[in-house]
Amino acid sequence: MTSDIVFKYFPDLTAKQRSQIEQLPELYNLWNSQINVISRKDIDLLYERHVLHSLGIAKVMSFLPGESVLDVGTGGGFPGIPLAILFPETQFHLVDSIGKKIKVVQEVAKALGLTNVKASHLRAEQLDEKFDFVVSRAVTQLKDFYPWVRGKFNKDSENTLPNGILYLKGGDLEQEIKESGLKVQQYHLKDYFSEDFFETKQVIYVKG
Ligand SMILES: C[S@@+](CC[C@H](N)C(=O)[O-])C[C@H]1O[C@@H](n2cnc3c(N)ncnc32)[C@H](O)[C@@H]1O
Repeated sequence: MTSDIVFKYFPDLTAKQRSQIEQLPELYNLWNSQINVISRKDIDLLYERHVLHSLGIAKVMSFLPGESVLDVGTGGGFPGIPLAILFPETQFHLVDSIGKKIKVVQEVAKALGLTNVKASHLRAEQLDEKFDFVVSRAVTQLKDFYPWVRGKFNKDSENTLPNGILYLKGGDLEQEIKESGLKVQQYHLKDYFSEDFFETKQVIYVKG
């Protein structure tokens, strides 16, 4: 398993960022052996299926210094941890309803020296905070997800897209998008990454 797949698509990383990316397999192997946050079959594909997939959001949106991002249902820290490495001047709040997963996130963030990551054991619905963007992957359908984060967006936005949700999804999304009743923008990750895994993967943007 090599980090080259990440560096190929993100060639401008600093030495510190490259080193943080390179530390991920060891950290996740260690923590996954104690608390299962990544399926066993996926851990060998950590860079493609978790790190690069998470960074798909960065192909759509470059978070600005000082912006705040909420990762809902972060599990072991995806997409929040790879994004926090990529955008060290953006503040990331990673939340999950399962406490032991948050423990993994806190330990990984600490080991990497990520000072822009806060991780909390709570349900997204309980949060009383506002953010510029919300990111997520593999948590629930858009129609259920949107009400959890409605009203949690800062009004002022300075980025290329207005403040909103950037959700990593895969497969045929037509029905899910229709049922949500939301107006979405779809970004296909196969336009950025050539590996088969990304063939049907998308970033779904919804204005907050
Ligand atoms: C399938 S896992 C995905 C984890 C991670 N996002 C990833 O892609 O690897 C879904 C996670 O969402 C969390 N979750 C589900 N509903 C939630 C809620 N309302 N608020 C916070 N976390 C939630 C679960 O505890 C679980 O860890």
